[in-house]
Amino acid sequence: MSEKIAVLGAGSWGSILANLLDENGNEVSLWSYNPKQVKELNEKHTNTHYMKDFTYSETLIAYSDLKQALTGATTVLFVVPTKAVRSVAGDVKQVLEELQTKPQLIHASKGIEQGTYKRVSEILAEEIPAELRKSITVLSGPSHAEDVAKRDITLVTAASTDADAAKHVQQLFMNRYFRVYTNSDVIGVEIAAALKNIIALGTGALNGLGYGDNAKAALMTRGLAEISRLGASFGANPQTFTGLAGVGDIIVTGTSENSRNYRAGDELGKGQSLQEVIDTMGMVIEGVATTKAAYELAKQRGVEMPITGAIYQVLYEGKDIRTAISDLMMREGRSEF
Ligand SMILES: NC(=O)C1=CN([C@@H]2O[C@H](COP(=O)(O)OP(=O)(O)OC[C@H]3O[C@@H](n4cnc5c(N)ncnc54)[C@H](OP(=O)(O)O)[C@@H]3O)[C@@H](O)[C@H]2O)C=CC1
Ligand SMILES: O=C(CO)COP(=O)(O)O
Repeated sequence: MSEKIAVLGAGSWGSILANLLDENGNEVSLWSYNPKQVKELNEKHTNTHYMKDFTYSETLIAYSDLKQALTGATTVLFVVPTKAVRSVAGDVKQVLEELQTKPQLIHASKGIEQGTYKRVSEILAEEIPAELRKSITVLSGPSHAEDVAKRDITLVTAASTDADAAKHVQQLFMNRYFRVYTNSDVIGVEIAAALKNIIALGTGALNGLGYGDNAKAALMTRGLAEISRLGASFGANPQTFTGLAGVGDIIVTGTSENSRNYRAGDELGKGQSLQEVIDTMGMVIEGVATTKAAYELAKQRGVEMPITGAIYQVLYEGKDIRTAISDLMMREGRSEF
């Protein structure tokens, strides 16, 4: 199967997914709003700021013009940070109206929108009306761009309410090192994907403070418990949280130096301020915004999320991390399930 695919967002994940789709025999256009980055990708086949020591396929073409990137595309993959999804989708809508095409949409972003608490597929559905697109599928799971760049084994899930669309996305991405499952639980996959970044900030902070494996395993397990509670309040399938988008992504993000969220937490634990961490990362740390959205959402829905609450207090209210940990530990004893 070969298609014309437009990938929107040329950061670490968008550029590596674009390269994988090119490697799978598709005609891929990679869009970035940064003309300097587009020039580097087309002339040197590198993307140094986001993916050091990686050479991209020479057949992968980058564009800074959205219309050029979208022309002829039967699939559009969004991989911009969550805070940029609505504006990019709005621009895509205008171009699709001009082009009179109706592509399927995929997204691989992990976050919840500030203020609206919308999942990324909801934002896409709002901004790009049904008459301008086909299905929407979410691609998610434990997948650091750095490992995929090395063609290391990676398993992810493609979630859509349209079973044929999920199968189609599975076929587009699958290869000898990238295995894709299908899933019908879009809500669960998106909630798990977004909220694991909060937990990775937490395990990173534990690391920075010198805590050991027990503490990190505890945080990941109880973190997943509260993520599942929020998911259940939206009707998510509980099994999703035991799968690739749930346990899988908590493990990969909550234990790895490749994770920007884990690294950010680590620096916070070592005493840097949040602003210093954001300024030095140079890439998106989705968990920072998602902590605020999830904290407010949990309050709105009456879902108990003590870890998210503690991380919110550290990030947004200046609470000392050690005090936040101690307060969590000294909560009244309770039954695990
Ligand atoms: N990296 C990974 O391994 C994985 C990432 N993800 C998810 O993918 C999404 C993208 O992450 P990732 O590629 O890592 O992020 P990066 O920070 O590496 O790259 C994001 C890209 O989007 C660009 N961008 C930022 N704002 C806008 C905007 N308003 N309009 C258009 N482009 C914009 C950035 O440009 P600039 O920097 O110049 O602002 C940059 O090129 C996130 O939601 C992340 O959680 C999911 C799985 C794995
Ligand atoms: O989602 C990811 C891996 O699955 C990447 O996580 P970070 O955004 O923390 O790097």
